[in-house]
Amino acid sequence: MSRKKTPKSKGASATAASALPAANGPRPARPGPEAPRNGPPQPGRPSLGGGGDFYDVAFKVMLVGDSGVGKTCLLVRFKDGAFLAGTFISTVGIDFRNKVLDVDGMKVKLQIWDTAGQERFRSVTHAYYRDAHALLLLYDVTNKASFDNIQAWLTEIQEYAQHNVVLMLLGNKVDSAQERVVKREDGEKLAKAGSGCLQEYGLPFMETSAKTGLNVDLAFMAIAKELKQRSMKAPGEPQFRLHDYVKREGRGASCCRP
Ligand SMILES: Nc1nc2c(ncn2[C@@H]2O[C@H](COP(=O)(O)OP(=O)(O)OP(=O)(O)O)[C@@H](O)[C@H]2O)c(=O)[nH]1
Ligand SMILES: [Mg+2]
Repeated sequence: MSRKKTPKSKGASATAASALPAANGPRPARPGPEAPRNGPPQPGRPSLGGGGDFYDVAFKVMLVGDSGVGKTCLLVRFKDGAFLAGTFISTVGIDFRNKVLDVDGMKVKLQIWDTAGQERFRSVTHAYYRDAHALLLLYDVTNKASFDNIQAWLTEIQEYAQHNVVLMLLGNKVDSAQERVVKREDGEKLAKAGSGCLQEYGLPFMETSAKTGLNVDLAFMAIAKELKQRSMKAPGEPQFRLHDYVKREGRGASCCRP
């Protein structure tokens, strides 16, 4: 896995990129292990590599949540537009994929880290939190335990991630209506109240399906828009509001279209 720094190029000045403001206003530093900065978003370069992905600015996004909630499937759906049906192959350690999105005329590269949900890989995951600009925290609407564990994940995030990390809660597998045990309202309630001091106004929340694609692109686009705005908001540019965007654009689980 390469973690090379990319040289600067036009599109994102170092100044703009390093002016990454705190997510929700100033907050006191957290105690605990010294948390290195997640660093500015990486300025872009015209890539000549095999991927051929030109971009202006890059961010690191991490998928976290219990084993089996659908993190890998969500990433594969987003990256390849496909669903990994069949035998469940649990992620070992950590993996990543890149995707470049066009966000209001700017090429935003998301480097998406797919973590292993199994407890035994937790220390590996901890090491990556500090570099993440955004986290997608998943539970499975057909698995109550994965929902109940969200609070523990939030505690972990508070301990290991940067205080200004962009965080979104996703209830996945909403296509499985028959097996659903976590109501949408419960997810909404948890997002509102359960975020503690992580997000002043609660977490943005959406229900998704890696199987049908429901709200998958939207979740990543919302993250990309928020990160882009934070790093290089031009004067006069209208304020992007992640909560409003997610509320406005998110589709309900009952809807037939992804
Ligand atoms: N019905 C349905 N099944 C899903 C969905 N997403 C994932 N699955 C299934 O759930 C199982 C687990 O999916 P993964 O994406 O591998 O889970 P994971 O969170 O990556 O698990 P770990 O790698 O162990 O952390 C697989 O059998 C998938 O086919 C979904 O949206 N709907
Ligand atoms: Mg996985």
